[in-house]
Amino acid sequence: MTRSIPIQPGGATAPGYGQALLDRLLAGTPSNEHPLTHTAALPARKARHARWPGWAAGSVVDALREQGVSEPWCHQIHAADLAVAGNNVVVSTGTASGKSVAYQLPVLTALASDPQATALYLSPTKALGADQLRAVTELTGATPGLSTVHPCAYDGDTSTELRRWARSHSRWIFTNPDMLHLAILPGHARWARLLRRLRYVVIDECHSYRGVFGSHVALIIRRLRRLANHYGADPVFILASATTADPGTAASRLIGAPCAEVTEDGSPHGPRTVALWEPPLLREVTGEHGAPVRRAAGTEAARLLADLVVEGARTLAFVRSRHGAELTAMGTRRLLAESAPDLVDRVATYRAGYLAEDRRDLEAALSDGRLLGVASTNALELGVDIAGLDAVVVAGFPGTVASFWQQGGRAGRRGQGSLVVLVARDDPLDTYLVHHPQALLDRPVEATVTDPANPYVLGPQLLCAASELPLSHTEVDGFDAHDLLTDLAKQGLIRRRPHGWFVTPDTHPHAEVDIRGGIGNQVAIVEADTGRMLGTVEAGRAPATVHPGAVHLHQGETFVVDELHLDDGVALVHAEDPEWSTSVREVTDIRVVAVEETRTYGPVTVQMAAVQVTGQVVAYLRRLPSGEVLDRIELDMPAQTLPTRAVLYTVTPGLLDRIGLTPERVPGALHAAEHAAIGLLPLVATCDRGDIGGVSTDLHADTGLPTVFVYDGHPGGAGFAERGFSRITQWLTATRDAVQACECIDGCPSCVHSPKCGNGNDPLDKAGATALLTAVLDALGSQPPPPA
Ligand SMILES: Nc1ncnc2c1ncn2[C@@H]1O[C@H](COP(=O)(O)OP(=O)(O)OP(=O)(O)O)[C@@H](O)[C@H]1O
Repeated sequence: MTRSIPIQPGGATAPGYGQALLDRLLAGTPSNEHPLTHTAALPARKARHARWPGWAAGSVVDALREQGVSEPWCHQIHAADLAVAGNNVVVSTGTASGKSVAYQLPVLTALASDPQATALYLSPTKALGADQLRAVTELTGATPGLSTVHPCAYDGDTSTELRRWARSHSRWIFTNPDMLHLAILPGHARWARLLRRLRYVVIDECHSYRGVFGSHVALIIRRLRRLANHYGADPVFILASATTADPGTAASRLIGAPCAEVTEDGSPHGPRTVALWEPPLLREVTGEHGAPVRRAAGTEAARLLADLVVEGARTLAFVRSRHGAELTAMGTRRLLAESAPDLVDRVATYRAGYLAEDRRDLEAALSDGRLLGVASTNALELGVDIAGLDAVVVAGFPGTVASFWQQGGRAGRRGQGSLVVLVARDDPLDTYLVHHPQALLDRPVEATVTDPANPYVLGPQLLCAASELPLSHTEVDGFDAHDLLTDLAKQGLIRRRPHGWFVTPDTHPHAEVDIRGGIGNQVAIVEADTGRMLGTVEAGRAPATVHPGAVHLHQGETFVVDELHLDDGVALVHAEDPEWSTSVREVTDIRVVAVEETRTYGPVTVQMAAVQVTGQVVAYLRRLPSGEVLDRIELDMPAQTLPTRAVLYTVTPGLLDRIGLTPERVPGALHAAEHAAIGLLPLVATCDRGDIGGVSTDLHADTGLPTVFVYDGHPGGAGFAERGFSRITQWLTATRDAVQACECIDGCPSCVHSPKCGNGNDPLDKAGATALLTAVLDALGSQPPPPA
């Protein structure tokens, strides 16, 4: 069924072109399929301008004008004003809303007015940093008075010579958290010039610092702040973020200091039609236990892309993997070969790799119409300057509402309207979203989650901090880390002295902390033929992700694992692109170590707890893109233990009895409710379902009751379970609604099946899960909400 969201009063109402494109897609849909679940007509937004502020250096204003920024938008000046007044600020506005100007103006003004002043720019990817550096170099080149800024990259590709030069001369360094951690902070004495006069630190795309990586970055930034303070500086932080819930709170947690937020977007965009699209369940293919499966999002996207190209609409389709993007482009070309052969060559795949030249070629080809359709991996999402497309097809929800808009927001800078289509994958979160458009179109509920207090992150980071500069007792109190350091002292890594904590002479912690790889021991993923190291994975997660036979994706390229040597910490792979993907089957046991917080709502109790999870990978499945399971291959992997944190709820047998769940149905109901809850946690926390796990049981030894657990899949936790705990009602309501919205009868991958269930998705009781979740929500709702 289709429901239209009313056009907001007062907005310009010309969905015209977007709606016409959508009509075209519907016309091409077989008459027995009804994939459109919702359409929304988002009105055009007029630009809201502000004056150039009096404090801004005239030469910088002139240079920005020269680059096309004739009149700034209000959010740019609001954020810049706050920063100039000495406030840390995060600007969290839409895609292509000109967030760069919000920091370029104050930073360049400071560098123009104080010839000694310096600044740092941090981005999550080298490519984005390179793009921003290019823009700033153009600005400083064109601005009299800024010739001594010498903006310069300092990353893994920078030569030794240039590094030395940058340390001595550059006043604006473009780097990333990895380099800050490994090079700049440990060698701070050599960076004294930069640190002493550090006026601003810019953190771009700060919403991408989440989970364990985000927790590491949060502590690296605290290390930067203490060293800057040590040299006498107190820099102001300017952060740029995609739109997320609570950007100010997330930014404050990231930098460890109060941070104002600017969220009102003054940039214009044309009217947009947003369509939510759910491919049909297929008759000819079935998954596990004969469950129905939907047509794959990538296959559906190929058809939509072909139709849009035929209409002459410049369209970008985002697909989750490189292989998927290639399949989608191939499918599109195949369809065009039948209907419009002259258009076949106007469709391309965008390959990951983040090369600036590739991106610029693609941008140019799309904007001058040489290309009409491009299928891309999500790799294109961050920081690419393509706006003004006619249509964007998002094949599979990209994980966060922020990412969805980062992709969808590329459509329609021009006046005539545009179309964004979200094609649901076979997954509970996608099901939920295509049936609950407000979760996408209103302010997102997901917040960027980090947990800088995780002892597995904090411990190594404090060792790094102490080796840079001994930690004072006051600092240790501030981190609430006395016990943690005492433990590290017992291991001989650090010593307590009257004036603070000093690392022991043999402690060289930096290289051992892999800020992107996770926590603890790492397994290196190595291409056997070439010896090329592709990346690392936490040892604890290796059996589930790089077991022999696993299909491993690396920056959109596909590899197959040949051997896993846990003792040597290495997984050997070879490049191969099989048509299937793999997912493991894992059996899991969970023990409550300590209950941290309890809330009781009559027959339902919700807790946050430290837990010990023991998991063993027992097999893996090979699955075709259609969802069809080819086979199950047994594996013999050692059990792994994971100390982490979990949110759990218990229900009394009396409640289950009252809602008619007989004892034999209870395990299936709990199990189905657990799977769906794992699928929906990303709606309230910025996690991937692979970051979390769950266990359910009709009688748990530690609680003595039927219990559902959802835990963080990283040692010490990453803050996701905690977010579930604090948003339990919102989360479980979405979970129940997703299960209810799915039209299958007994459960399928769109609702209660989990791709990595150790018990092969058995037993599962979909109706029982709905009844259970409704009863739990009734209990939660019948009690006054606990204090925040
Ligand atoms: N006030 C303005 N008036 C007109 N054009 C502007 C203005 N401010 C910025 N722009 C242009 O808008 C485009 C997008 O700017 P920018 O890349 O800074 O956006 P962004 O918000 O950082 O985008 P993303 O969402 O990709 O991070 C650039 O081409 C920039 O020159």
